[in-house]
Amino acid sequence: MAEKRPKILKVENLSKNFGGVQALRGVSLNLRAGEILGLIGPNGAGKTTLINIVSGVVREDAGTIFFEEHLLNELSPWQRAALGLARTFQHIQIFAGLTVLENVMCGAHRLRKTGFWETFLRLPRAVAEEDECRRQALSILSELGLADKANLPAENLPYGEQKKVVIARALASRPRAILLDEPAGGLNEKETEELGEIILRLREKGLAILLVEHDLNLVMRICERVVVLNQGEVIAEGPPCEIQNDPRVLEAYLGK
Ligand SMILES: Nc1ncnc2c1ncn2[C@@H]1O[C@H](COP(=O)(O)OP(=O)(O)OP(=O)(O)O)[C@@H](O)[C@H]1O
Repeated sequence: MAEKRPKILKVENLSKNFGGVQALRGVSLNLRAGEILGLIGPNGAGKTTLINIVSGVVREDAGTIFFEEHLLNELSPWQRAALGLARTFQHIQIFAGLTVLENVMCGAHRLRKTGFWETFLRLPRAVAEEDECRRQALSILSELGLADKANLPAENLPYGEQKKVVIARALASRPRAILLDEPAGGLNEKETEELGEIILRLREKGLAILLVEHDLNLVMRICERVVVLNQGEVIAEGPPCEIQNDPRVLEAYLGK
């Protein structure tokens, strides 16, 4: 059934060299609409490099990236975001000094149609747009169980909740696909379980999710398909039950 869904993100033959370190060697993968695709691999396998290239933060040496019908290679990170491709970073990037709600509202920036003067002068269209943006942000926060924290300074929240704020901010741009870079890093077991439920709910709403994650239990539990990278190469791809028993994967993780 998953195979019938259209490919929303197509990465073909991606390569990247950092001063002699071959971080990616001809990597290809597809993310289908509404699926959770796990991207795993030992430290240094090239996972973050792939996310960085797809989101436009790092430039590839070779290869192509399509998001729906758009070739992304020449587009800036914000142009890619404007097409509906969101990401989160491995290390939390909370805007200190802003509330939780304001942090999330920042993510909706690309959707705003009113300009500086309309906003500055608080003209009716700008006020209506800001109200709508606040309503949407609150609705995302309540889905993530953070509605009661909306008006607190974001930097005062515990680490696990700050990670949710970062996801909420990415969702505020109303993406069709999201790249999550180690969302469970630093979370305890209960928080990780909750995160898994959140990701599953996002998938139910039709979002395509590329999940880069070291927590293999989480990956095996929620992903429909898993791609395994090792030393910049795809060494296995398939459903979690196959990946778990693949000798190349066991060797990459455990050594011979
Ligand atoms: N900006 C950079 N400059 C030089 N080398 C880099 C740079 N970014 C990544 N690398 C190297 O590229 C390789 C792949 O790194 P990358 O961070 O993509 O791996 P990863 O699979 O995300 O690892 P981890 O799971 O530890 O986060 C590593 O050898 C890393 O040291």
